[in-house]
Amino acid sequence: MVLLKVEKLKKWFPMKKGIFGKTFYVRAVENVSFELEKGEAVSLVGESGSGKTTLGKTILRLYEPTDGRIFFDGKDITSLSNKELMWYRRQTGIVQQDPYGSLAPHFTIYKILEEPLIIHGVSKEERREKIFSILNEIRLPPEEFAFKYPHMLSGGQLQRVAIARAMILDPKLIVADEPVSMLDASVRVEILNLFAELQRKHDMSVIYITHDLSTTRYFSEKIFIMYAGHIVERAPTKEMLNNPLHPYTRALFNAIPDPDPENRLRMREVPPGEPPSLVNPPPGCRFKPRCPIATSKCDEEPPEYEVSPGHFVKCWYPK
Ligand SMILES: Nc1ncnc2c1ncn2[C@@H]1O[C@H](COP(=O)(O)OP(=O)(O)OP(=O)(O)O)[C@@H](O)[C@H]1O
Repeated sequence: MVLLKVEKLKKWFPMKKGIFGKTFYVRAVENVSFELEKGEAVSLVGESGSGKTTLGKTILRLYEPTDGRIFFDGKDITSLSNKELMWYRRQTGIVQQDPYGSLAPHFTIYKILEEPLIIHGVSKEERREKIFSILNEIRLPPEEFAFKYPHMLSGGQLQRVAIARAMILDPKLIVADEPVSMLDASVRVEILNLFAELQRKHDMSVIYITHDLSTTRYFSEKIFIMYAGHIVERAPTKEMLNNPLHPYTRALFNAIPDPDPENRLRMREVPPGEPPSLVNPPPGCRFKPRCPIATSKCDEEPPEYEVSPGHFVKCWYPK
């Protein structure tokens, strides 16, 4: 069952040069389309500035889409009244990169988890039950942790609280934006394992945003590759690892040849050159200036070709 359907989504940020200056636009997300099944987890991979966070926040309606449509559970949520937006907030959650910045420092862990429940009118008794149950699920015993303040917890423990807060209203979709990139390497695996376990147990859909290919195996049903505001390739993980087709993905995966596709996850080398400016991106394919196989045809935006079931490549020369 399709939970989320995104059609030609676009997010441009208007910017002004000087006080009376002309408005120009940062074209952060452009013509992005995909579907996400209920309970499905996908990894959205891309270099810094490729538009991953903007895409995630636009899907959650934390940003207003500039164009395109978003459907959630069959309902068009592209433009919503405040009441409907409240409903959507309950269906979705976000885990951000920085657990120190995203949790109110003067609230106890209990209060941090209670706040969304109060906003959504959950009774006092039910709130207590839910908070204790979720603290057990994230393996922070409530007797020990409920009444502590954020500064008393480690980064890993705080990020577990952030995951609990995102999950407290039983959402169907969570966007996890680089949830472990600010944590010590030693706790990253533990947090990703726990999060993946919760995702499966609660049958949540997850969009896992990362610049680190090696961590995609935790949320690995599909991989989407983002480059300069476009999703240039998306495919089931195995297919993507065995048969990357977009020149950008190939450059990412094949920097060092290895017969074992699993090992490709460990390699990450950005092709020479720089991503284009999103204020003035090249017309057509945004990878053209760095692409070894580009032709004049690439001045036109390529369509997405479905080269095998579920494997889409946004390139004029997908083979
Ligand atoms: N609120 C904003 N106003 C103006 N420009 C923005 C805003 N948010 C993001 N951008 C720009 O949009 C582009 C995409 O940024 P975004 O944060 O979505 O990328 P990202 O892939 O998540 O990068 P990172 O991994 O560094 O967070 C960048 O050029 C960024 O400067």
